[in-house]
Parts: sequence; structure tokens; C-alpha cells
Amino acid sequence: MFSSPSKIKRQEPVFKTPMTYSPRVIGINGKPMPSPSRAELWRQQLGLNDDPNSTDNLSDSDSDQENLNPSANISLVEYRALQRELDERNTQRDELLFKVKTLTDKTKHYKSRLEREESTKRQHMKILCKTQETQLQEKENLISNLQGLLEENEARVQQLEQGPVKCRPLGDNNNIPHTGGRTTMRLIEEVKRLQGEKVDLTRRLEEQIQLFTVPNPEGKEVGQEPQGPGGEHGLGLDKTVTDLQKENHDLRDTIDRLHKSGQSSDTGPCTTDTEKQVDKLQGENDRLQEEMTDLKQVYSQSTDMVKQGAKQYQQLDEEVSKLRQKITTLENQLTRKSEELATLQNKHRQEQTTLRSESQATARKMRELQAELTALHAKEPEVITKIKRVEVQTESEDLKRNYSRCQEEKALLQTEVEGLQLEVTEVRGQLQEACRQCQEKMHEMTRLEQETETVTRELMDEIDSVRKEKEEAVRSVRHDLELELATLRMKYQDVCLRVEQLKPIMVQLVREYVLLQKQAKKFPTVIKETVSQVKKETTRAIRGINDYNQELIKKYHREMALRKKFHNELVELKGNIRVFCRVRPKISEDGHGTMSQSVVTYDQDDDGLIHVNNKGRSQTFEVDRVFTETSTQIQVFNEVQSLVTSCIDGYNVCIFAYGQTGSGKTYTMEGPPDDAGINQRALRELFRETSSRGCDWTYKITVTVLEIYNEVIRDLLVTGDDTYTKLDIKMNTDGQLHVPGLCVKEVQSVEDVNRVFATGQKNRATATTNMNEHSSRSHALLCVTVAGVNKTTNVQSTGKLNLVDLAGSERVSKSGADGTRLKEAQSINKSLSSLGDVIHALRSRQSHVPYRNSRLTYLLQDSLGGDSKTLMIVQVAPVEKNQSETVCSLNFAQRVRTVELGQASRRLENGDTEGDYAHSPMMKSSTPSRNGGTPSRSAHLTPSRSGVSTPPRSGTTPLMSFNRSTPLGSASRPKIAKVASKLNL
Ligand SMILES: Nc1ncnc2c1ncn2[C@@H]1O[C@H](COP(=O)(O)OP(=O)(O)OP(=O)(O)O)[C@@H](O)[C@H]1O
Repeated sequence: MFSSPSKIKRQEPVFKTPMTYSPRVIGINGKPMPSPSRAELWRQQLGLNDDPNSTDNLSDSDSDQENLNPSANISLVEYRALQRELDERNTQRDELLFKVKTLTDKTKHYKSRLEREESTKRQHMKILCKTQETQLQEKENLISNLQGLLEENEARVQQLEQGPVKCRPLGDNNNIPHTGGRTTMRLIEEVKRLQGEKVDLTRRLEEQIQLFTVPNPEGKEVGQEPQGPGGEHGLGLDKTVTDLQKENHDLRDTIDRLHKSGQSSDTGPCTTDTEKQVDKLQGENDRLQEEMTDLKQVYSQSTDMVKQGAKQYQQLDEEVSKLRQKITTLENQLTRKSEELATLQNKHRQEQTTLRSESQATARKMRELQAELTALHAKEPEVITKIKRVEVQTESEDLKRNYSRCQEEKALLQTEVEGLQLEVTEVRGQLQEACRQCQEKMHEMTRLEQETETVTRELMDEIDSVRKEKEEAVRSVRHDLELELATLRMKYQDVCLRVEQLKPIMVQLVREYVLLQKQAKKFPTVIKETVSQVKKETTRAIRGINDYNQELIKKYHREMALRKKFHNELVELKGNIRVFCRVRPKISEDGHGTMSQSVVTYDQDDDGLIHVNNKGRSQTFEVDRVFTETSTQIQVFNEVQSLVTSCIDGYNVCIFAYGQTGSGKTYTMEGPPDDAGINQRALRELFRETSSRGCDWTYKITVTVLEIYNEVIRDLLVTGDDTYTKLDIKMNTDGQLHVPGLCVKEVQSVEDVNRVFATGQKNRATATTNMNEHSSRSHALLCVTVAGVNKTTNVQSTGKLNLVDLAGSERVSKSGADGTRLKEAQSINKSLSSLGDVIHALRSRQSHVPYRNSRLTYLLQDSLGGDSKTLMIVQVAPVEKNQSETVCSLNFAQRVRTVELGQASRRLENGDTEGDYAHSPMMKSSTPSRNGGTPSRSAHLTPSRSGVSTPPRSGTTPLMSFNRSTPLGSASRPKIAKVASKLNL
């Protein structure tokens, strides 16, 4: 489309300067003006200059023209200026065109170079891929070959290992020592050679690695490199693999030779060397295998890298194709613009040509006219003279005609000249328009040129950046490969080192293994012997333990029987009256604040001590057993269980719950439905015990339930109108007490017991408006009679169990209580005092026990004396507001437990007491000292363990202090002494 710059230079200017036509003014005021040189000037200007001296003529004529016609002179100046300008423009335009051409050529050049590069790269890539594929294939083949060879080697090594076994005995061949020596020498040489090869191989491998690590000094363009990093790497691997293959071949040969020599020598001395050699070869073989594995890894890594490189190249390729598209678009634009420019140029040229031909025609015509005019001018004077002469002389018609014709012609010519002048003006306008268009085109071309420059610059930048990216990618890949190679090299060295280190360990292990194998062969026999020995010993030991266990069980049974016996005797020794204390937990009724603080603490080491914080000082009380707030119903019952069951043996037992209202008496005796108290548990235990003795004894259990309220006995099992019948206590002729009309129920099961309890509860509730208040003002009694007959001996036994929930023991202020309350209080005091009196009388062995002082004691007469057993559970509340009542209850408990044995005092049937008992808290209920005052007996108290206040004992032994007076009788004393001697007391 575009010719080369040199060609353009040789060409003619595209735009040719149009000729400027300035009409000639013939004369001023109609006078003819001679201008002979004008025609020549025009001829010269219009390119029709035949005369070489025309320049001189032009200057002359110019000067003439300047003198003759100023307007023509201006046109010429303008024309020259325009011509100069046009020339300049033409030059500029040509320069621009040349620049455009140069740029287009450059673009073409770059484009072709880019295409060339791309095609080269593509070819390189194809070659690389093909090379890689071929190399991969070759390597795979090599690996498989090597594996085959290795397997062969291994097989041969195994054969060689088996070789010495096949060796013939030493004496078979006399030449053997000589052959063996030679073979050994040869083997040593082989080993040396192999070691040398190994060193050589290692060196070559290192060289290969160094080759990889050495940077490319030539700094070639990556696209022009004959092989990429993958290819170089692949070549190194190739070499290594070839070396390995060669080495393996050598090894194979060596093994063959060894095999042959081993077979040919068959000597004793050579066996050891051959084994060594075999070991070494095996080691070499292992090493080769490891190297093979490493190479495989390297190979797979390099394949990955090549893949990565191909991927990166693909990305670059995509970018290049994008750029190419961009370049193509820009080129298309450029081509379009150039075509437009060429069209415009052609048009301009055509117009110029047309104008030139028109001006030439006009000029010719003008020249002709001018010539005619000149001829006419030349003839003019003659004609004028002639006309004048003719006019003067004779006016010839012909001349006139000619003159007129001439005049017409002149007018015509003048019109023509004017037309031509107009045309010239028009042409000038067109020329100016063309110049303007040309200028516009020039501007456009400048813009296009700038655009082309920008695009070219951008292209160059992009090409640079792409190249840089490519170089960077190649550099990074190379760097990664170098790192990988360095790591692999280190790993290889490490592995070699480890193999070297492991070799002696391996030998040692093999030796140990052989040793162990020998031992393992012997092991089953040893195990068998050991097991049989251990079995015998174990059987012997088990037999001994069994014997010992039997003996222990016998001893245990004996001890248990003794313990039971001693326990019963101990209970008897204790005087058959024991005192427990139970502290109920805090309840919602205790409220909040300081008055609901606990004042009770316990002794960690002694479960018979309880401390009460009494107005800032701690007061300690001693009882047989203290049950804390956390003690359960089961724990309490476990302690009383022996007492309960002793009634089956014919004892009369009495268990009282004593304490102020709300201290937990009913809870302990009856208990809530889901956690039964002593009553129910005692009956269940009786059923269980009687049924366990069922083979020897027949038992009958009967119960009566009654209450004593205001010293009136009421049967709680009777129904209907008899509910409110007052009962009385009578004595039989045989001295036995009984309550006529009292309902006695036989119970045979727990269900019967529950029914009886329910009836009793119901009767008690219907008789009162406020059950709680009533219960705290009356004593509730559950009397259980267990009558047994021995099936064999027909011996009869009758025991009684009295479970008594006493009325509240709190003090009633004289001023605060009146009417019914006062009567109730007096009745309660009376019965409780009587109880205290009876207990005291029993413990102090008084001759008279005041049972008849109250209904309660009278009713329980047969269970409170003689051989009966009594337990008093003192219930206390732990909080501050009940502190004084708690102290009173505990004082009473302590007195009951530790009444001083002294001189028996006589006590009257009317309730008067003698001696110490007159000061008991029970009796003080009606005296001012009872109201929180210190018990009057405190003067007799002496400190006992841990500061516990205990009354002074008599001079008798402590053992004797538990003895009872009359009720127990003198018969019990030898018994006590007997038990004491058994207990080593
Ligand atoms: N060991 C305990 N564990 C849980 N709650 C108890 C315990 N002892 C007593 N209580 C609770 O204390 C409250 C008073 O107990 P309880 O009625 O047995 O006293 P009480 O001395 O029999 O009174 P009253 O003389 O009026 O018959 C009851 O709500 C009871 O449930």
C-alpha cells in the first residue's frame, strides 16, 4: 500500500502549485498598455516556458506590470506567497506522509517480528513438549528396564547367597586355595572398581546439580532458549539415569562374574569374602534402588514443573494474542485512515490537474486573444487614421461595418476576459478551499500520527511488560527448581549417610535376630515348663489360702456370736437405760435472722458429745449417741434395732421421744410417709426377725394404740362412740397390769400395721380441732406385744415394745398459761415428772418406784423396771430461739443418763421425792428455777471429759455405777462381773 521512504523521496510532490491568474488590464481609461513580456511571463508560470531567458523577461515585465497595473502586481505577490506556502505545505505534508509511512513500516516490522517470535515460541513449545514426551517415555522405559535389571540383580544376589551352601568341601579339590585366592583378589579389585565408580557417579551427580544451580550467564531471552528449565533438568536426569543404568549393567556383569567365580571356586575360604562381596553388592543394590526412587520423585517433580511452565506459557500466549488483536484493530484503523488520505490526495490531484488544464486552456485562449488584441492594437492607429481619414473624406460603409464588427469583437473579448477573470477568482477560491481541506487533513494526519505513536508506545510497553513477566516467571521456576535440587541433594546426602550408619546396625540386628530365632525355638519348651511349675505353685497357694479363709470364716462366726453376747451384756451393764440425742435440721418455721442461727456444734472424734452455744459460752453435754441434722431415719433405727429385736427374746422395751414442741419427736417415732420412723421400721424388723425364726418359734404380734391427754387414757383403735371412752388401768390378781376395754389388734404384715396406724391417726385427728397443737399436748403410745412359743420345747416368751411420742416438754409460764392450757401444762408436767422420778428411782435403786404418779408411768410400769430396757431419745432444735429449751432438754438427758448412785431414798406414792431427784428439771417445771435458770444440781457437777459437766460418782467402780438397785436385783451383779472379766475391764 505504501512504498518505501526512499521511493517516496524520489517521487514528485503530490500537490502541484496551481497557477494564479491575474487578468491583464489593457490600459488606463481605455488607453492601450503595451505589455509584451506578460505573455512570456504567463507562459513561464504556466509551465509553457520555451524561452530560457524568460526569467529576465519576467523581471522586466514584472516591473512593467507594477508600473502599469497595481492590481495585477498584487495578484502575482499573492500568487508567489501562495506558491511558497503551498510548497511549504507540500513539504510538510510529504514529511508527515513519510513519518506515517515510517511508522506504518515500523508497526509492520514489529508485527512481523512478533509473529515470527510467536511462531518461534510455538515451535519451541511444540519441540519442548515433544522432547518432554520423548524423554518421559525414555525415562519410563529406562525405569522399567532398571527395575527389571534390579530384580535380576536381586535374584542373582540371592543365588550368590545360596552359593556358599552349595560349595563343595575343602578337600575335594587341591587347586581350590589357589583359585580361591585369585577369586578373592578379583573380587577385591571389583569392589575397588565399584567403589571408584560410585565415587565417580556421586561426583557426576554433584556436577549435574551444580549445572542446575549455575545461573545463565548469557542472559538469553527465554523464548529463544533452546531448552526450558524442564528440558535442562530432564537432560540431567537423563544423564543420571544413563549412568545408573550403566552402573547397574556393570553390577550385573560383576554379579555374573561373581556368580561364575563362586560356582567355579566352591572353596571354604572364599565363602566369607563372597558373602562380604554379596553384602556390599546388596548394599549397592539397595542404594541404587533408593536412588531410583529419588530420581522417580525428581522426575515427577520436574514433570509438575514443566506442566506449570506450560500453563504459564499458555497464559502469556493468551495475553500476546490479546495484544495482537489490539494491534490488528489499530492497524485496521490506520489502514482506513491511510486509504481515506490517499483518496483525498487523489481527489486533490485530479482537481489540481483539472484546474491546471483549465488554466492552460484559458491561458492559451488568452494568449490568442492577446495576440489578436495586439494585432488589433497594432492596426489600431492605422485603422483610426484610416477611419478619421475616411470619416473626414468619405465614410465608407464597409469600414464602418468593419469598425463596428471590430468594436463588437472587442466587447466580446472584454466580456470573455471578464469571464475568465471570474473563473480565475473562482479557481482561487477552490484552491483556498483545497488548501483548507489539505490543512484539515494535515491536522488529522498529525492526530493519527500521535495516535499511532501512542499505540506504538503502548504496544512496546506491553511487549516489554510481557517479556518481563515471562522472564520473571522463568526466573521463579528456575529458582524453585534450584531450591528443589538443593533439597534433593541434601536429602540424597542424608539418605546416603543414613544408609552408611544403618549398615552396621543392620548387621547387628541380623545377628540378634538369628540369636532370637534360636531362643524362640527353645521358648515353647521353657514356657511349658514354667507354666506347669507356676500352675503347681498357684494351686498350692490357692489351697493354702482356702484353708486359711475357712479358718478365718470360722473365727469370724465365733467372734460375731461373742460380740452379740457381749453387746447384750453391755446393754444390761449400762443399766438398760440409754440416752440418745437427735438434732433436727433447720426448717422454714425457724425463720430468718439472728434468732435462726444454729447454736449447736458437734465433736468430730466423739459422737456422744454435743456443744451448745449458751449466751456466748459453749456448753458441752454427754449422751450415749448424738444424731446430727444430717442423720437419717435408717441411721437412727440401726442404733435402736437391737433393742427392738430384744423384745422377741422376751424383754420389755420402752423407747421415748422427749423434747420441746417441734423438735422432731413425731418425725423420729412415726416419720413422714416416704421415710418411716422407728414405729414402722420396728414392726417391719419384728416381722422379719420372727419369720426368720419361724422354723423353731411361733410368734403372735399384737398392737394397741392409745394416747394420754390430761391424764386420761384414750384408745385410738376403737371406732364409733367408744372413741371418747375414758379407760382405766387395773391390776390383775396375778399382779399384771391391764387396761379393760382397750382394743388389741393382731398384726401379721406391714399392711396390717399401716392399717392400724391409719386408724390411730384418724381417731386422733377427729377428736381434735388442731391436730398439731393436740399432738404436742398428749402422749402417743404404740404398745407392741410379741408372744412366742418354742415349737420343740414349748417354752413361752412374751416381750413388750412400748414406743412413746411424749408431749412437748417446753416450760409453760405461769402467767402466760391459764384455763385449758394451764391444765394441759400441769398434766404434761405431772406425767413427765413422774417419768423422771421413775427413771431416777430405778437408776438410784430406790426401794420404791413411783409408777402410779401418772397414767404414763403407771401404764408403762412393766416396761420401765425389772429386766426391761429403756431408751430415751432427746430431740432438740438447733436454732438460737430454741436455745434455752435445748439446754433444758439436754440437761435432763444428761441427768437421766448419769444419775449419781447414792444412798437410796425413800419416795412416797404421792409423788414427793427425796434426795437429788428433787432438783431434776422435770420437777422444776413448777418452780422459778426451771425458767431458764441454772439447774440446782449444778453444784454437784464435776468436770468430766472435754469439760463435760458430769455429776460426781460414788466411790464405787464405774462399772457399778450402771448397776441398778432393787429392780435389777442382786442376781445381776455376778453377771456383770462375768461380762466385765470377759471385756477385760
Ligand atoms: N430429722 C428431721 N429431718 C427433717 N425434718 C424434720 C426432722 N425432725 C423434724 N423435722 C420437721 O420438723 C417439724 C416438727 O417436727 P415434729 O412435728 O416431728 O416435732 P414434734 O416434736 O413431734 O412436735 P409436737 O410436739 O408438736 O408433736 C416437722 O415439720 C418435721 O417434718
